[in-house]
Amino acid sequence: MATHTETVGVIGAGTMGAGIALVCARNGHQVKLLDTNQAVLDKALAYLQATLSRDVEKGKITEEKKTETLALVDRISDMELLADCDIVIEAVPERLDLKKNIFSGLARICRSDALLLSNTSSISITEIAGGLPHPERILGFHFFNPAPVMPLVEVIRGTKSSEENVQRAYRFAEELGKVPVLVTDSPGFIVNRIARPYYNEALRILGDNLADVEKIDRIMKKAGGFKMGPFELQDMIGIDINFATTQSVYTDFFHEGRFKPSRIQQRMVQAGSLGRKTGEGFYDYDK
Ligand SMILES: NC(=O)c1ccc[n+]([C@@H]2O[C@H](COP(=O)([O-])OP(=O)(O)OC[C@H]3O[C@@H](n4cnc5c(N)ncnc54)[C@H](O)[C@@H]3O)[C@@H](O)[C@H]2O)c1
Repeated sequence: MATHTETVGVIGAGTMGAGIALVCARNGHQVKLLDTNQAVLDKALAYLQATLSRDVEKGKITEEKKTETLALVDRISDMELLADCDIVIEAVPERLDLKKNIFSGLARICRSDALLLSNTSSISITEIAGGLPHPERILGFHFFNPAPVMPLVEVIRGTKSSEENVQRAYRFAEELGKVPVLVTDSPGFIVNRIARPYYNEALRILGDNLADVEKIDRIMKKAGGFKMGPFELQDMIGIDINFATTQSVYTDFFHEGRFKPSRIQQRMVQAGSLGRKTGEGFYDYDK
């Protein structure tokens, strides 16, 4: 539990935002969870309720604690309401134009000492902050999926992020019970740079008809010791997010062939088969 409470804005209540909101509320922070899509906000609330109810059933928390934690999360749809936030964590889709737009709004709305963090998987923090007032307060803060479970947070220092704010973000991650690592801004940071070949080679093997999805996943789990196969992971992450991340890393590495995105993923995104969140991806799920 945090020693002092912050008011934390979370922008985007999808796969990552809902989990990040839960992590913050569990640690006693006041959360304003913003999404432009009301259905997503409703789904996020159902997720928070279900997860906390499971905590009660398992005896991890009391019913009162569950009620208290839920009461810490306000769902909002107006960005202006983030004006009193100490910290804002952006978790909207992996698109530079969208993120630049959000951060330019935040730069206008928020106090100049508010910490403005992006959960981007790969986009340059320096570019997100470029041209905005007080770029020293803009940093990457990259959770892993599922955010309440995975311990790692990459704290990414943009060219103009200040040392003071890097330390503040690092401490905040620790207070959330996470294991932060400091990373200098570079394409895909550390984890997603390493992860690209895992997905890309699996997709190439599939495209070359050397093995099917189930077989590749089974080999990597049973013999390779991975917790999830590359296709199960893509379905969990969201194929749109995974594809956008590969595209961003490929572009930022000036089109080095080793990072080239896959046509298979591109077609799935075009067809709206995005993995678990749409009920179908490499596998089928109950909607
Ligand atoms: N999915 C993962 O495994 C994963 C892991 C780590 C980091 N990330 C990163 O986190 C970010 C979010 O990914 P996600 O998987 O949660 O995406 P998602 O598609 O599940 O959710 C994004 C949400 O943002 C909302 N949104 C879009 N524009 C908005 C706006 N202007 N204002 C408010 N809300 C808006 C959408 O309605 C949607 O609910 C991306 O940058 C992604 O790269 C994702």
